[in-house]
Amino acid sequence: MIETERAGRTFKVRGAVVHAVRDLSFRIEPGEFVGCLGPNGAGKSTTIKMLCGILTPTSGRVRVAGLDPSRGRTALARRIGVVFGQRTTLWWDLPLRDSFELVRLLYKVDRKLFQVRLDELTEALDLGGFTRTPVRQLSLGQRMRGDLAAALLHDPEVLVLDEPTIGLDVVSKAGIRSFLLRVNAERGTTVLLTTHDLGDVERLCRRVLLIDHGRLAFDGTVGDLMATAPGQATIEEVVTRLYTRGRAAPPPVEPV
Ligand SMILES: Nc1ncnc2c1ncn2[C@@H]1O[C@H](COP(=O)(O)OP(=O)(O)OP(=O)(O)O)[C@@H](O)[C@H]1O
Repeated sequence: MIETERAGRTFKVRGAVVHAVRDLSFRIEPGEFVGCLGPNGAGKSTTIKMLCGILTPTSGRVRVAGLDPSRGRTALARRIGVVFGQRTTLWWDLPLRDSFELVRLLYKVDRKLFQVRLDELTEALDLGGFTRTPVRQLSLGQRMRGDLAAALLHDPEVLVLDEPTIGLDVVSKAGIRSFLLRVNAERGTTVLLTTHDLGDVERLCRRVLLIDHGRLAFDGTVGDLMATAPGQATIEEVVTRLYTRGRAAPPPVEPV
């Protein structure tokens, strides 16, 4: 469902080439729930942006639902839902329900199907109390639930989430997590999320990809991840160990 083959992305910054992502190869099968971890600046968001077609790889190949995301961005948009936790895709000054209607028009979703889906999402995400509220007046937790609904209204096969629980309180996080598990279990939606919250990994992800210095540093189950450290280490200890081990790697910047 998601495939990268030696994918790389560079940026030119003040006379130097930054290798944000390099030689990244992995496959995610339909219905998987995968977490992507990595220290700040590791290349997670760049990877997500290549998967959504926002960025074109400068080397290698990326496929999502059989499509090249940067060439088939419109076709892919119908099959993928995307949420950036730090940036809303909703219309700031419009009530949430108007944003949803715009999503319906953009994605050309049949009105009846849209209403069924909207009712399901309103119930599952408990949106009922604030669909008439302008997005700018929503709390972060409400806004995130709105963003998730907007990303799923066209019933995509793949859901890509960049830090979906960032800034949320424990109760809001628990609500979002149980919703995501339900979407994955009931609709078979393939989910890939990036996070710095190891609670997301423990509670949601069967598989973990760890990116460090733009490269894939680990790919396996949460059990495999825990087995990389001896004894009774916590997941925080295991991940800290892997992140600090990566510090010895060369910096991803070289002169042009
Ligand atoms: N548009 C850009 N122009 C120049 N450099 C960029 C750009 N986007 C990302 N980078 C650089 O690429 C590297 C990877 O950044 P990226 O945002 O993918 O990391 P990340 O793993 O998502 O980090 P974080 O966890 O802090 O969000 C960093 O060195 C970053 O400065």
